[in-house]
Amino acid sequence: MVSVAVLRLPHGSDLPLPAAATAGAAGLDLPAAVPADAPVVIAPGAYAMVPTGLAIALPEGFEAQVRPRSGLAAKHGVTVLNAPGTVDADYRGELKVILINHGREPFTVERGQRIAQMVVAAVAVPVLTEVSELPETVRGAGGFGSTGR
Ligand SMILES: O=c1ccn([C@H]2C[C@H](O)[C@@H](COP(=O)(O)OP(=O)(O)OP(=O)(O)O)O2)c(=O)[nH]1
Ligand SMILES: [Mg+2]
Repeated sequence: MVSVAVLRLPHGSDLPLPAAATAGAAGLDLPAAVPADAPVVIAPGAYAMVPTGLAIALPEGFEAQVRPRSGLAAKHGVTVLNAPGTVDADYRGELKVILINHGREPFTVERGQRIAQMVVAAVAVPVLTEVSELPETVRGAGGFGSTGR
């Protein structure tokens, strides 16, 4: 368990807090805080930055990842453009979701619609040590399909 402070911003004050859809869900679904009378329409191939009406304070040593919902991807071709989005522990601004429509139809984002999910994860803080050579491995510099299909 990790405690995360959450602030509902004025334009999202009536929206539910991010919630897990089931007891074992890894992600908390994020709502769209677009105006009720002005849904956002994302044309095929276009993307939009969707507000959530939420700000959070993560404890040091944690990040939040903004991940797509598979249902939106499977049914509409809509996903998170920068997936997984990274929310830094020191970020106090509004959480936003960059949605892209890879589908063939315009996609309408309505107020309160669950558009993405937020997964909180521990992050390791790397301490870089510069060296003149790296330890050898069997793989070496092979990558990008080097092991075959
Ligand atoms: O999907 C996202 C990704 C980022 N952010 C917020 C939180 C994050 O802490 C901040 C910066 O994100 P990132 O580091 O990915 O973007 P950047 O282009 O490197 O911006 P910056 O120079 O502000 O770090 O933007 C979101 O609200 N949603
Ligand atoms: Mg950054």
